[in-house]
Amino acid sequence: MSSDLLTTIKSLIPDIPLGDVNYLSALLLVPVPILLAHLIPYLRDSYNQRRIPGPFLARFSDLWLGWVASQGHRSDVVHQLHNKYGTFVRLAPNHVSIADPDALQIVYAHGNGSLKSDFYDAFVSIHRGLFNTRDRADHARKRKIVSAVFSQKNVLEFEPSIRLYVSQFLNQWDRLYDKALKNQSGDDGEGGWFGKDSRLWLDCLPWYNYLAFDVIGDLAFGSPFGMIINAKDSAPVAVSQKDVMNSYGSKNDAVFVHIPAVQILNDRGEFSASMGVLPPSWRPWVRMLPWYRKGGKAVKNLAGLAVAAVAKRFNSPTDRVDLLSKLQEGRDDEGNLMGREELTAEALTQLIAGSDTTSNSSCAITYYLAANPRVQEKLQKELDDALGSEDEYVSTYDQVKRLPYLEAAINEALRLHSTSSIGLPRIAPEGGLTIRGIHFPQGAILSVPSYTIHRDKKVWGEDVDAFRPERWFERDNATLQKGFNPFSYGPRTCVGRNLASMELLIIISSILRRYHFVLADPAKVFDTREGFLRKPLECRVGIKRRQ
Ligand code: HEM
Repeated sequence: MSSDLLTTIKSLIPDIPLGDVNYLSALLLVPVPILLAHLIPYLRDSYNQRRIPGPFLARFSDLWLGWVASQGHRSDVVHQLHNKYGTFVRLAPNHVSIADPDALQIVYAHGNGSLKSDFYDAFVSIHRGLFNTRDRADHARKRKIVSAVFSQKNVLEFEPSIRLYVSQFLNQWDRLYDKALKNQSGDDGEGGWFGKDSRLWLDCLPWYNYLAFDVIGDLAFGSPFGMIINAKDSAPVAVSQKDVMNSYGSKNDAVFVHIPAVQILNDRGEFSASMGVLPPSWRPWVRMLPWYRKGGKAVKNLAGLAVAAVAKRFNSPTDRVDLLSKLQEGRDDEGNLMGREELTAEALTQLIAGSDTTSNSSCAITYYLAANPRVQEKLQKELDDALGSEDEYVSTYDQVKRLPYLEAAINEALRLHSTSSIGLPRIAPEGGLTIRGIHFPQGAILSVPSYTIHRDKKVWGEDVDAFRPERWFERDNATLQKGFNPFSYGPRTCVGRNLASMELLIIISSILRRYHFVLADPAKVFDTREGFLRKPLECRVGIKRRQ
């Protein structure tokens, strides 16, 4: 700052003597560098964003987006801003949100060279896994190994595990239902309630969480957490790596605590997603705030799950077919296997990326089917016609992989709910990116919000807010696919998509064949809270057995 400017600023501050030092003047000077630090980048406009409209504060500071993210409804807020300002909205001094399906092909495409932004650093707990690896070469190496693990051929080998836990899930619901039917009324003592319309009334969200965690616990960690059987959000974790080594070296030393893994993942998504939008230099300070400190500790505990599972697998090899064994066998181009640290990070990544994504999506699909009886009945008819009166009510993938209405109903719910709804931030590569005639130079942060893209009337029609699977048969499929982004796009697209699709088909078809759903309170909005994912808060339904 020039000395002239400093003198002018000083002259504006009242000179109130406080002993030898003029404390007040010094204090009043503090905001000046902060103001300048925000004003200068705005005036300089290195990323060509000054002309992009958006909230006033977002032009100067990341705090606006940090605040919005911490409130849990980022996608709704950004959507309203797009309705107000149009295709381009400035979300932060260097971050533009672009609500245009064509921009997906530009911002996220293969070969354009854009990388994940430092937003993803806030998601690193022990080591970087596939999801939060930002370096291109590191990512390409990991991706090669992991995508082979998720090939359709491999994923088919995981089907028996999925069917096993869907069967456990339905056995538990049958047990609760029978118990409630016998007692005819009153609290079933396990969170459900039997009554009106001879239905069992329960919140299906925790059950979908138990199911998704048990499936992924089995596949990625070698054994389920036992959440379905225990009807509880509780996973056993060794308290430190030392204890893990001891515990698997000599069984008697095992020291385990039980942690609420679902709750921890929810908290982690929220604090990482709101921390990630702040500048990296602020994060160590923000981490000291009680909420973030608690979240950080919880994530370390969660990492203990992966450490323990991988340690166990190294100490007692097995011929079991699961994600962990496939990851263990995977080799990079040089023929190298993953080391223990890298394997642990990948197992943890599969747990984090493959659990609540599936459970929240299953819950949202159930909600939309319960809220739309016509669609539910049409889907149940398709399932009955295709599967007949088979006693085994857990579907096989083969039975349900080509049922058009089932697929359309799942896609329609994924569109409307948008489990991954925020614009995933990418850095414009060397040479920049040009979108609708606006050039964004190298270094500009760009994102395309799936929630808004999924409500684009040009793609989906005028009734975008209606749950209507029929639209998937009425409109041009290529246009729909271009605007449908539940699993993202390009080199960072969901690597577990084959597994996720198989899980959703088996879960939804099996449960819908067995039970009929109604909403407990049809007038109530489907409440959500968003961290990295858009998560339902609950889904209270009345279930009645169909067969
Ligand atoms: C309905 C369920 C799912 C949805 C909606 C979903 C969605 C997504 C999305 C949108 C991304 C891109 C994230 C980003 O770029 O920031 C992603 C990445 C990823 N997903 Fe999924 N996912 C689902 C299930 C799964 C499952 C079952 C697994 C594995 C068990 C998985 C593993 C991953 C991994 C490892 C990545 C990072 C890929 C990379 O960066 O190369 N996901 N997922």
